[in-house]
Amino acid sequence: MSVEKLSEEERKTWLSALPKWSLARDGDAIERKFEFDDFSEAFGFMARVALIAEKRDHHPEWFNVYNKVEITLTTHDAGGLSLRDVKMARKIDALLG
Ligand SMILES: C[C@H](O)[C@H](O)[C@H]1CNC2=NC(N)=NC(=O)C2=N1
Repeated sequence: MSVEKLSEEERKTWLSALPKWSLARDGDAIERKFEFDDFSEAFGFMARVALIAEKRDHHPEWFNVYNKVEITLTTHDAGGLSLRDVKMARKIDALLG
């Protein structure tokens, strides 16, 4: 599937709507850190993210230790940040209410 990498201008616009995410990798990715009460909460969250990722065929890069989860979103097919990452970030944010 072909996807367009966002321009610098577009990145700024979309990122302002995602205050909890920050640009990473020279603007080619966005990341957010999460902290839960314990591992069970963290892994439950990851399981829900995994189901969304599988449905959208858009997979996060992530790191987990105990109650902490760090998620990085980038679109490999676009070689950087695309609208797919923005939409995925919104879905992830929505899981947490
Ligand atoms: C072939 C398959 O559709 C692609 O490799 C998909 C799978 N999941 C993906 N996930 C992410 N994060 N970026 C991609 O470019 C991507 N591409």
